[in-house]
Amino acid sequence: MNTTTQEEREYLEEIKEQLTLAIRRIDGSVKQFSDELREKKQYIHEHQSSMDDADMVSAGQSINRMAFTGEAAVARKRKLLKLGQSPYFGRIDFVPRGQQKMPVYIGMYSFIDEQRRQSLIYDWRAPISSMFYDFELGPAAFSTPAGVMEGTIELKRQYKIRDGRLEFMLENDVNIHDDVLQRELAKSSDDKLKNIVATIQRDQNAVIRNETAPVMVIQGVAGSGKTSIALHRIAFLLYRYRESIAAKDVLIISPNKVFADYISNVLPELGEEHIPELGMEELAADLLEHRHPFQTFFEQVSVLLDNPAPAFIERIRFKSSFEFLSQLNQYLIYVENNYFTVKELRVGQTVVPLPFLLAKFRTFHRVPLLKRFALVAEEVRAYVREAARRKLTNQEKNAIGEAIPRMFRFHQVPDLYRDFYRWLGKPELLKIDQNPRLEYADVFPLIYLRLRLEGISAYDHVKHLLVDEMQDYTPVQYAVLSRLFACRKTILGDVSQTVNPYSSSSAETIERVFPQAEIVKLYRSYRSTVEITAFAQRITPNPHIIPLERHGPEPVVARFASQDEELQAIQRLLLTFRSSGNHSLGIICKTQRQAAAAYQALQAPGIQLLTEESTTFQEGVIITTAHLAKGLEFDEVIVPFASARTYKTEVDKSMLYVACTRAMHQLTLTYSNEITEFLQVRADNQLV
Ligand SMILES: Nc1ncnc2c1ncn2[C@@H]1O[C@H](COP(=O)(O)OP(=O)(O)OP(=O)(O)O)[C@@H](O)[C@H]1O
Repeated sequence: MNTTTQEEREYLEEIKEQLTLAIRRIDGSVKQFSDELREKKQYIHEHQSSMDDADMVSAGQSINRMAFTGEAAVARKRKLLKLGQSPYFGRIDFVPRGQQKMPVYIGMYSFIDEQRRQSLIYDWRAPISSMFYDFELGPAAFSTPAGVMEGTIELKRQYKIRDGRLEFMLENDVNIHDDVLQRELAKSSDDKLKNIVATIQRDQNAVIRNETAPVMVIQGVAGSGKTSIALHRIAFLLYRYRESIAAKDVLIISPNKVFADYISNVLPELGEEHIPELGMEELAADLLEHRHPFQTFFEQVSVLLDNPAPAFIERIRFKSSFEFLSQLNQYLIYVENNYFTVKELRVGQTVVPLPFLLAKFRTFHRVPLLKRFALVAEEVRAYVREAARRKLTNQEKNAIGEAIPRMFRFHQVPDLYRDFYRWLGKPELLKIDQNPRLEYADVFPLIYLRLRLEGISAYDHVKHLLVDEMQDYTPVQYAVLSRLFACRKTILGDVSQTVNPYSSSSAETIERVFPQAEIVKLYRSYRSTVEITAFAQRITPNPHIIPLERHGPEPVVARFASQDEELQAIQRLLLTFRSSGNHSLGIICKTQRQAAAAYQALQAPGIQLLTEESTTFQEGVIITTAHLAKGLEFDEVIVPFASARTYKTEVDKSMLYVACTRAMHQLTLTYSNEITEFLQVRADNQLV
């Protein structure tokens, strides 16, 4: 079946025809739904006065049902329209052992010939489709709910169909994945991250389809597809567990709004609804009930970049350590054992025995400490009732309710947090600035205490948690996430791309908080050309990195007599960019101040300055900081001010690495005076 290109073209036309018919059928039924809905509403309107409550409820339910079915039909139509543009991208001819050959066409969504009850296109997430990613010609197998199905793949093809036209088709005798992958990666960037279903690699597929890991930690080098894989994994889990997990049950914790916008297209492209997303700081503000203003992570990093006081670094370093988390845990034990001091409690003639009070306090050890008093008070009331053989007056009940909490030394979590540092013998480690605001390093320890002492159940509904940029979160943050989200988790990042080396976490650190985690390491880098990857390696070497064999111009490092001249040269580069056919250019600075200055100096229409407040990522020229550019990518990147004065500390080095690894095809660095020591080997190529 469908052997030659001509036959494939004819088959494509046939499928498109079938899709058109299916769309027409949906149009018919959508119209029918909306007619029925209108009639139903009209009926209710006219008969309202004679309907009782039960009739109204049932009419409302039937309207909701109809609207829901109508919406589902519209969503299905959207998918079919998309399939019409590109129905499938792959095919395998699979011969199950002892059975007939079945050609399996694989596309973004499934498409079934309803009359013949036959799958014309398989969803890329279907069990059988996994073989497309996992096997070449020869023996192959896939898992079904009934067990493993073994057989042989006799043919494997890949197609590029755009706007309903077959652009090319590749046969299995070449390494099709590599060829199509190369074409995909050579393209210029879109303004948003895109789906990679047609070229998912085998190791990536294993992560996407992993169903067993309670916590999956993905440590991958820059550009290894971590974010892409994580989003495809969510799409896979939503498909695989569609009976029990819906898009609204997943939560993505993202580093900032620009990043959230950048990744926002992938799941809708894959046919899934929008996934709720929350920034780490929004989560923090929520968990602190917006009662404690705090420094943001962005501000913390800005202070670190600008000349931080050693004591500030020391506070961050300590609060990012494992030791700190265990000290917090020890303090909680100390509080449990020492801060509830039982006192004589007399109600009428009855004296409540002290051991009784203490025993009750201990009985509820599973209940967060500050929530225990009401329960103990209830027990005491029962005791007194029993002992006095009478009911208690309201006044007595209230007196008991007030007496129990008074036996505990503190009532507010912030007071306990302050006390923790006294207990530790290091009160100087807690600094509240003049505003007064908490330092960022104190935000999650305070939340952790609140979780342990008061309990928080606001996020119990989440069924899968996705955490990106894992390297930027500390053990205490993970301890909070672990207690707040009992669900499965996918956690991803790259320890080389930390923006704060004093508080960074590696996969191994995270494993200490989640001992049940499965760790996957990805070393193949897809984003940048070999030349750019090799260049970035000089800043932060990683001997394991495997750049995909794709070549482009050597990165350029250019020296200028002054910053003014640097900026003039960048002006010229902007002109070259505009006529290059590339879509995106990132000018990535170390600090927000430098970014703002460059923006001021380069004043040209269409340049966008990203700040901490920005919410969208657009195509074109963007000026930003390495911190904000983390996770994003650009066709071209310019790193201005790459001088010894700008990039000198460990934090600076991380920033420089992040900035350079954002480039897909072209990278230029400019500096005046002396070049940063992190680049010293390769100065002085000529620019423009
Ligand atoms: N299998 C693949 N097929 C096609 N493109 C891919 C594949 N894997 C990754 N890419 C591309 O590589 C680029 C980097 O992917 P992504 O941003 O997901 O990587 P990352 O590991 O999260 O990067 P970083 O940590 O550096 O921000 C994207 O353009 C993505 O489309």
